[in-house]
Amino acid sequence: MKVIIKKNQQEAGVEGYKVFKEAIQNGAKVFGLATGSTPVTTYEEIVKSDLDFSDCTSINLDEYVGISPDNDQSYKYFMNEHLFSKKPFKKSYLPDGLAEDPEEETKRYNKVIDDNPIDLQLLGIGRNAHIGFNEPGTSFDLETHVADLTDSTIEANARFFEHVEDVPKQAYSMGIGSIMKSKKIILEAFGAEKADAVAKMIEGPVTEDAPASILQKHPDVVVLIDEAAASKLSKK
Ligand SMILES: O=P(O)(O)OC[C@H]1O[C@](O)(CO)[C@@H](O)[C@@H]1O
Repeated sequence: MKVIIKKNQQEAGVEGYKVFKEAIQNGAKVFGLATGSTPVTTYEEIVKSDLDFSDCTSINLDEYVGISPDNDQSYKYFMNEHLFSKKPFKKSYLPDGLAEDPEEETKRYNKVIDDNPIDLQLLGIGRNAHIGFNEPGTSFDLETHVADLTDSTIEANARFFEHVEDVPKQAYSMGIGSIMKSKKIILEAFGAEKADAVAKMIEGPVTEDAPASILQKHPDVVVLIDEAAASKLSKK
């Protein structure tokens, strides 16, 4: 793992953008993308730049179950707002939160990932070290699945909703088996509330109790964090 520590999320956004730029220069065509507050500054820098994704494909990590794409809480809506409306891709895939048959939907999404091997995957991390919505205890081998969100994730995501009861209890998530097949991975984490998860990911044992710890086994990972998120690392 290559660990880059920046002063704050703003500065890290520039670094995140550079990783995308270099990937494009190296011929990357398929980008795995993430939502949440973490990737926002990277997307801002990409939007300001002259990077062109019109010949590229994007595949998002996750989507809430039961939420329509035009709902402003959907991850589809988030992606349109922060990136796709300003930097369109040739084709952008997200799980369909309203799919009638969840099993068929997970199969469809697995095929999307198999047909479009991911060159660069962007990840955030949950306070409990989840990646995508792969919560602690999820098998490292799993592909796309419907995940039951933990209370800690529901509580963390409640800041985006009016009431905590409004946070969906389930989400489609790309599995760790699929994430690990990405050629290169960049994981971003900002703020003191991510410091425990970051320490477990980088310095802890590789265990399904801390899903992000599996990244220690991936050959090409950049971890981009700010000083607050790095504060519990023993080596800096
Ligand atoms: O960036 P945030 O808002 O802290 O969220 C962290 C993580 O949570 C998820 O959105 C799922 O809860 C991940 O996809 C994301 O990387």
